[in-house]
Amino acid sequence: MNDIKLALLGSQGAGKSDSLYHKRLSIDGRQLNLEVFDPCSQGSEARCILEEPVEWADGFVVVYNISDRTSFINAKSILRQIRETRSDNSKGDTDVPVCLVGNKQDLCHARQVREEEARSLAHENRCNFQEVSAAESYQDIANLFTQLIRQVMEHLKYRADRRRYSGSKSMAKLINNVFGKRRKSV
Ligand SMILES: Nc1nc2c(ncn2[C@@H]2O[C@H](COP(=O)(O)OP(=O)(O)OP(=O)(O)O)[C@@H](O)[C@H]2O)c(=O)[nH]1
Repeated sequence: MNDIKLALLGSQGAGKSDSLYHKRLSIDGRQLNLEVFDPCSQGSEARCILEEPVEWADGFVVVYNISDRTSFINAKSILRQIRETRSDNSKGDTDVPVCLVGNKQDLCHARQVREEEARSLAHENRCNFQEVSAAESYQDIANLFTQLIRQVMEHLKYRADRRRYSGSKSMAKLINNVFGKRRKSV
């Protein structure tokens, strides 16, 4: 059973229910234990993760509201924070899966953020981008999460492989140090 941790960042705090959701699901035949952290609410379990959601999570959904420019500026700064924290603390692990989501697409008559502008922000930050309407389409959101979870699984596998490879390299170094390198006889 794989554990997948996602953080949902950028919402503005109207939620009151528990902010750490657990769900078991199966994607591509693999059983997953999914945790989604939504820091907008005040659950006590969430508060301890709230300190460092950027380090805790394996993947991120960064949400803004297309009819609220301030929420977009906030999303921009969250993306920067994810990038900076990840590159400082995880040895260049900058490609953690992130999806930038412009919600409330149904309010396009009151749009304050152009789709192109958001797409280019996502491109700069090497993340996925999608506009959705949580009010109108549950399916789009479900697809978005499924796609992100697939990316997270690949990313975790890549990291595990890399760790195994550098582990075996250090073992080779250790053996060399203990027994010395074999030299060609002259
Ligand atoms: N029109 C519209 N309203 C939405 C949509 N998604 C959420 N809302 C409404 O926005 C309000 C806040 O929803 P929440 O899910 O609590 O969102 P939040 O993450 O706290 O974000 P904020 O809107 O910034 O408070 C609620 O009244 C929702 O019904 C959407 O796609 N379209």
